[in-house]
Amino acid sequence: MRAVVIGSGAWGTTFAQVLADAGNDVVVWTTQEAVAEEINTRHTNGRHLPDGTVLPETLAASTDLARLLPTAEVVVVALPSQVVRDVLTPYAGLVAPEAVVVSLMKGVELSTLEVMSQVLMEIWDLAPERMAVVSGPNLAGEIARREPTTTVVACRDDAVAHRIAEAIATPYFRVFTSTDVIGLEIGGAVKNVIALAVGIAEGMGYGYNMVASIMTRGLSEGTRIGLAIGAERETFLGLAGVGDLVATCSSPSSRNHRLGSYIGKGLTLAEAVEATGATAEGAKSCRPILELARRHGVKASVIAAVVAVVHEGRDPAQVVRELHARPPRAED
Ligand SMILES: NC(=O)c1ccc[n+]([C@@H]2O[C@H](COP(=O)([O-])OP(=O)(O)OC[C@H]3O[C@@H](n4cnc5c(N)ncnc54)[C@H](O)[C@@H]3O)[C@@H](O)[C@H]2O)c1
Ligand SMILES: O=P(O)(O)OC[C@H](O)CO
Repeated sequence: MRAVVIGSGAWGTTFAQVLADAGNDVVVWTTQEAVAEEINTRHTNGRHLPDGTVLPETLAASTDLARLLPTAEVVVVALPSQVVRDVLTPYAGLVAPEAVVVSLMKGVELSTLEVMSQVLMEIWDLAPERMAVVSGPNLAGEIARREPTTTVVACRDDAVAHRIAEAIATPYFRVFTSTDVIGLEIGGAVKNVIALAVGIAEGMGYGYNMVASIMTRGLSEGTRIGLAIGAERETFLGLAGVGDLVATCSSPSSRNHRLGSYIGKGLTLAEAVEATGATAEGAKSCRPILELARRHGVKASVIAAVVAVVHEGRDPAQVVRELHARPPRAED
């Protein structure tokens, strides 16, 4: 298939490699001439991929999205969630009518509380049958090194999910399918917030009991938010739920996990963002996710604690004391 990948960061470039390795004709769109030249001539992306990553020679890069879009059969989007609407609205009308759009993003829009499939369907006037999402335990660095990985592709139309799954399958990338688009997206967005919480706890010096408690309660919160907006429970027990939560909360290479640990060690949010140096969606998405929970009457104490520490300047030790001082209740 002819594919364009919008975004030349860690995941966009790595996913482009997967597409190229799977035999597709792929171009990565970047706004940076130097990055396009590096990918086209040296077959590397030194700013975002691990040392030694050599991209397929068939993988091209370009700064001209308006030229690429009309002929692309698959349009993959891998930008920071908060910029998607502004960056991509001007391209409405250029996506081919039969093209499938695939979101790789794990964030919730601050201004609308929408997940990225909703934003893309809105700005590009797409039917749900043309909108797919990919999510799972997918740390880009490991996939760039072509280490065995599993993922899930979801689309309302099961046949389209299968078509995309076949197009991205490689010997190191095993793909499952789903029709639970919103479940995949909420699973991915909430796990970023939970990884922040785990990082904060680790940065404060807490151990495995605390980490396991945050992950488990966080999974419960994400599941209940998802169920409230139409997701399926099974999704949260699968690769895009527990799978991604475990990968992100365990790996020191997760940007959300790292950002959290800097904050737990006492850095301000601005300092932690600077030290992380790449997109950590949870930092911005925690507030719209908490708002989503509140609107649907879902209790989300871990997510609220992250918002309090990250955005309201609360002392994390005091926030933990308050969480633990609450009366016992039934586990949900
Ligand atoms: N990195 C991973 O391991 C991974 C895995 C799965 C999902 N994701 C998700 O994929 C999405 C993208 O993450 P990433 O890892 O590629 O991020 P990144 O920080 O590595 O790269 C972001 C890219 O977006 C570009 N960009 C930023 N603002 C832009 C703008 N206004 N216009 C055009 N380009 C702009 C940057 O130049 C950069 O190339 C996020 O939602 C993330 O949660 C990441
Ligand atoms: O590095 P992070 O924290 O953005 O996590 C990357 C992926 O979402 C893991 O699946």
